[in-house]
Amino acid sequence: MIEILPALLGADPLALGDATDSLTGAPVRYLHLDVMDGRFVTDISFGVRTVAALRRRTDLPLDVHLQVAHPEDQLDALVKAGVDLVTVHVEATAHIARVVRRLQQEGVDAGLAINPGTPLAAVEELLGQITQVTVMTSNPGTSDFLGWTLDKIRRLRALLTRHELTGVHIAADGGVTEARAKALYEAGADRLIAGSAVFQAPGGSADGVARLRKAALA
Ligand SMILES: O=C(CO)[C@H](O)[C@H](O)COP(=O)(O)O
Repeated sequence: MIEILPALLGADPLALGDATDSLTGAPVRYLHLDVMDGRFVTDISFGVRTVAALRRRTDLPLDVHLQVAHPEDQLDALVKAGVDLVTVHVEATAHIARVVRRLQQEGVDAGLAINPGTPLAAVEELLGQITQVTVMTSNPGTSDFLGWTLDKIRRLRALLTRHELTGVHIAADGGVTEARAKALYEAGADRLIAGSAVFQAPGGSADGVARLRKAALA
């Protein structure tokens, strides 16, 4: 089973509401929202105020990918906004276990994200407490796909199988395209986070989602 998480970062920043509406009825697991602060990554996307507005706009489940320094500071506002899954980079805090615990206490699903250069050992201790590992397949803030991250996905899938944690999802993020979907799925990613492949798809975003699903399962 493959699930698609459209990354709103790939949409026209002046039309985020319309881009969100364009996914109505599409088989989307979460709408993926990249919060970037200009510190953890160079770019600044949008903040929790926009996330809250999108929460009011759509019934789609929301997955917030915090690409910020001090992610702890954002948790209260995200919980209040009513998001469904919060993914935090292990590189962004010295207290990742505390962040996961706080999300659990609030009834929000927790995910961990790891940069390409971060070893899997950084997430291993917490695998039993989270619902998703986001494996960055590009450096964060970019879309330059790094082919060698496929092997990391393979090793993570084997690790989850070994620990009998088959409920933990592996999401690939960064440079995910129709042409790469099958290789990512075969490596063990069961969730594909895609920005431009969805929102810049020639046939529109719903077509972009359909194409990614079809390509992964081909
Ligand atoms: O987290 C991200 C980058 O840090 C985005 O999700 C990523 O850029 C998605 O865009 P695309 O699919 O076009 O590469």
